Formats: sequence, structure tokens, C-alpha cells
Amino acid sequence: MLRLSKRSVSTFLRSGDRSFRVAAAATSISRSAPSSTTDSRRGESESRWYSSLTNGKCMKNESLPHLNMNTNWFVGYRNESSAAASDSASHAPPPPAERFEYQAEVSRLMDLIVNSLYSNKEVFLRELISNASDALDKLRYLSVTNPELSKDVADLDIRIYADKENGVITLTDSGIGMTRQELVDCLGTIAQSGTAKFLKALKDNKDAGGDNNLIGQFGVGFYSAFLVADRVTVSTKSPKSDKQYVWESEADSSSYTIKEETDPQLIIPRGTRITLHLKRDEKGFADPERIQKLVKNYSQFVSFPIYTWQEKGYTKEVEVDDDPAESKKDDQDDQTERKKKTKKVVERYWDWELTNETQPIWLRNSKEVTTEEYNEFYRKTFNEYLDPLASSHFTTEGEVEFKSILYVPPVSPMGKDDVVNQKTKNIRLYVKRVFISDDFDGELFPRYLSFIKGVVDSHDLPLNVSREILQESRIVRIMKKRLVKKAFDMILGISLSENREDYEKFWDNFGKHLKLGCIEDRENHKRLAPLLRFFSSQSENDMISLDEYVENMKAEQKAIYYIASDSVTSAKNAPFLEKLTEKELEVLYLVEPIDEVAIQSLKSYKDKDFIDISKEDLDLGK
Ligand SMILES: Nc1ncnc2c1ncn2[C@@H]1O[C@H](COP(=O)(O)OP(=O)(O)OP(=O)(O)O)[C@@H](O)[C@H]1O
Repeated sequence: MLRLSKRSVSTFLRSGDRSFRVAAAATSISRSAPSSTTDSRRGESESRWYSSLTNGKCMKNESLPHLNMNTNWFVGYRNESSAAASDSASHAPPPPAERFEYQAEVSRLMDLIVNSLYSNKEVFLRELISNASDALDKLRYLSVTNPELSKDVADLDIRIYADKENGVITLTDSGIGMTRQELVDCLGTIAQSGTAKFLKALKDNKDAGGDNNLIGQFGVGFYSAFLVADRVTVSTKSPKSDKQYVWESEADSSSYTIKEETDPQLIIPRGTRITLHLKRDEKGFADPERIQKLVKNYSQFVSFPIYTWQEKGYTKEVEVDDDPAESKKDDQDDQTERKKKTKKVVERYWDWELTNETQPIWLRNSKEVTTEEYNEFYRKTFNEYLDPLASSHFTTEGEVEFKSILYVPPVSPMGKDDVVNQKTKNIRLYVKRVFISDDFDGELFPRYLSFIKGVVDSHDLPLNVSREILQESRIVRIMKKRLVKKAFDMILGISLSENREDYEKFWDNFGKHLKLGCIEDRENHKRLAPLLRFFSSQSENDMISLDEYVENMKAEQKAIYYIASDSVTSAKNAPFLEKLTEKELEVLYLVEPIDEVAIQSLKSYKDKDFIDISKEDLDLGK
């Protein structure tokens, strides 16, 4: 175990907090990394699937060059930089920093964050850890097809160092890093997904007269660093670039600078180091114990190790100086066999301490996970602020092996009318714990169930699974079947719950999706039909299920009657209705355009045909 005194530790931290030091050869070798035409074409296809990991935002026009790195590229930890590197750095003047203006929306977002999260400043740490974890996910994923990327810096982790004396926090990850262009694209322009949600929550919350803590649960991203810091420095090295760049900005500034990292002491082999120079009133955050508490509180579901720099102690025995009077006596008693006295003391030292639990929640035994933990995982993974309506944690074994946690969200993210455009990032696919993608289009769930959120960790898929493999794989087809079954079980569970409001909420948000399912998924009619809800001539205010309709049928009634209309009021006044209401036959009101097609697709329920009462040849039997 590494044991250093506090003093020696801070010296090595100053020169690159994980003691990432690289020999001079590193720069020159990587600079010559070729990128052939074939390589760039391969890069294109990789980047298409990869876009799922980058939200398609920052990698838009770049393909991933196939690096041909020398195996010596990364020198292991704690190597001193060579003299050559220092020489060149001291002779050549460093290139000047270039200044860039923020996109207008970024300045607005920063204002919003600072003004609405002032009571919840600590979220900055969660946000930076979440970005670091995403960067590690990207690296791990890309390394599957390009192992060179993670060569020599095998450890994928996050390290947080709090310098109490100077009020500085440094967070380092060994993830994918950013090129110069990515710095401009990612930290100078707005992060769409999170921001849109954030702004919406802000509005909803204000409308509801809510408090600001709710918004604190949002993914507000990198800029939350300015809640506590008046200066933020991001030094980052992407394996796609041979240079390391430093982005820097101050709170309340409308611009930022980017320059090349030229200090060999600060060179890192790969990843990103974010330094927060805390505001005068926020220096209390640079307390190792406080950082530890925040990590435990906010980031326990991050699946990479998070180390924090902590003071530790161990007990050892030391010899004590004798009491002079005692020793004189001893001298006289026995000159030869005198035993030295010892006492126990606590030796203090500083070291990295693993601060989070790295076993993903889906690998844990479901009996040991509480509902609150499932809900928290949901909120944190999908950046949601409301709890899910239901969740299901299961393992399948046998022909296909995978573990999964699925959730029914409380509201439709796209708005309840948007049933078709459902290319969401709702399912996170892992293969043996490696995050593969969240960019699906019907491969794991049919379109109409794409509102289901969750994680799926497969044991059978290859790590380098591509979209083509997913689309053709027999394993995926079996997985899809099981996932769909579990999703229906969850929805049925909500419908059977004592709390009727839950299903009303579900139906209000996702009813249209299930009706679309009736049209598109014949195979699952048996599961879909009991979940449908309609108003009827005998229940104009509360929707009923088909089961309730059937139970209420007259003994001699052979069919389920319905009328399609544009509202309950016009259905009530339909001329054909009277004939049936006189006979006390219940009629379903189909008041949405999709209803009639859905019912016609079902054709019957429990052997009773659906019959449109407006048809001329309506036969009510006896
Ligand atoms: N540690 C990091 N390593 C590599 N890239 C990073 C890092 N931190 C941020 N980035 C890049 O900056 C982008 C913007 O980050 P930001 O936190 O503002 O938004 P986001 O993470 O994309 O969205 P959200 O916070 O809503 O999930 C990220 O998408 C990522 O591309």
C-alpha cells in the first residue's frame, strides 16, 4: 500500500494529482499516429454507433481515427518526466491561450443554474462525477474494438482530491477525454437533453409553487461547477489527439479560453482533470470528509471506482524514553537484561480510499434492494425527478442469460400524444457490465412499449455487438420476448393495484401506446386487451376495463357493443344508442381516433365479438 506523508503527497498531487507523468517520448510518438483512409472509414461506422454514447452532440463531424500507438506511449504511473520534455517546454514559448465567447444559451443556462440552485450547491459534485463516469463508459466501450485506446492506463476510475488549505477540488478521470474541438463543442455550447429537462422542471416547479430542491435532482451538467467555483480549469487528453488542452473560465464570464497544456508536470496520459478554485464562501467544500459524504450520498450507483483522498491512521508500537529515576534503579538492578518500554501510537498518513459501492444494483439480489434504492437508481440513471410507477428486477437463465431492471415512468417524456416518434434513450444495454448503447429503435422493445425504461445486462451477446448484430440475433429476439412479458406484468400490476389513481395516471400517459400495440402486435393481444380502458353508456365518468364490461353483460348478450365518436357528449347523443340503452345493454364509447382501429384489430374479447352499433345491419338478437 502506498504510504506517504501529507507533505510528500501534496507535492506529488501538485504535479498531476494521480501522478500521471509521461515521458517526453509520449508526445512525439503519438503525434505521428497515422490515420489512413481505411481507418477513417472504419471510424465513421464506429462513430455512428458511438453517437449513442455521446448523445450525438459532440462527435458529430468527427470520425474516430484508428490510432497506431506505440506500446510505450503511456508510461506507467509515477515516472518522472524526462529532461527532454522539460527542455523543450522551457525553450519554446507556450502557445497563447485562445479566447472564445460562449453560445448565448450557455450564459443563460449558467445564470439559471446559479439563480435556481443556490440552495442546493452540492449537486456540482454529482454532475462532475456523472460526466466522468460517462467518459469512462465511452472509453471502455470504444476499447472493445480498439484496445489500443486503453493501453497502459488500464485503471478506469475517478479520483477526487480536496485541498482544504487552498480551497481547491480536483476531480480526475481516466476516461475518453476531449479533443480541442470537442472542448469547444461540449463546453462552449449547450447540452441539449439535460437542459431541456431542466428548463421544463424549472417552469413546472414554479407553476406548482414548488421549492428549488426539486430542481436539484436534475442533470444540469458541467456548468453547475460554477455554483461553487469562481474559476474552473479542465485539462483534458483524448486518445484521438496527440495534445492535451486546457479549458478555463471564470464564473460570470461570457467567455472561456483554450490553450495547449505545455507543462510536462501536468501532462496526463488520457482523461480529464477538472480543477475547481472555490469561491471564498464555498471553500468548505474542499474538505475530504465532506467530499466523502457527498460521494456516498449522490454517487453510489456509479459503476466505476471513485477514490477520495483521505487521512487514515494505523496503530503501532513505539519505544518510549525511560523515566530517569526508574532507569537508574534498573541500572543498579540489572545492567544486562533490561527490557525497553513501548507504547501504542496512531500513525497518520494519507491515501486514496474507495468511497463508493461499485457493484451495479442489477447484479445485487433483489431481496436485498429496497424500493427506495430502485427509485433512486431510476432517478439518477435517467435524470428524472419523479419516482417510477412500477419497477421489476429479474434474472433470466437457461437459453439466454441476462439481468434487468425495468421501470414504468410516471409521465410520458415526449408528451402523451407522441406515440410514434419514440426513438428514446430509455434502455441502457450492457454486456457483462460494459455499457454498450442506449440508442435503440425497436430492437429490445416494440415501438409502442418504448416508454419503458431500464437497464439490461446480457451475458450472451458479444462485447463488440453492433446494431446489425442486434437486429439479426436470435439471442436478442429471445431477450425481447422476455422483456416484453416482464413489461406487461408490470403494467398489469399497476392495473391491479388498490390505488386506482396509479393506473389512471398510467392510462392517461400511455393509453395510446397500448392501443397502438393492439394494431401492431397481434401476438400480444391477450396481454394488451385486459389493459384497455374506455368510457361507456353506463360509466360516463370513470373508464372501465373490458373485463368489467364482460362481467356486466346481460346473460343473453353475445357481443361487446361500441360506438365511435369524437367525444363522450356526442357519443351519448348518437341516434343509434337509444335502442340499446332501452334494453340496458352497455355500449363502449370510443372517443379517440385510434380507438376504433385498435378495437377492430382485436376483433373479439373472451369470445365476444366487438360490434359497432352504428352499422346498418346491427342485430341485437333476442
Ligand atoms: N469528464 C469528461 N470527460 C469527457 N467529456 C466530458 C467530461 N465532462 C463533460 N464532457 C463533455 O461535455 C459535454 C457537456 O457536459 P454537460 O455535463 O454540460 O452535459 P451532458 O453531460 O451532456 O448532459 P447532462 O448533464 O444533461 O446529462 C458532455 O456531453 C461530454 O461530451
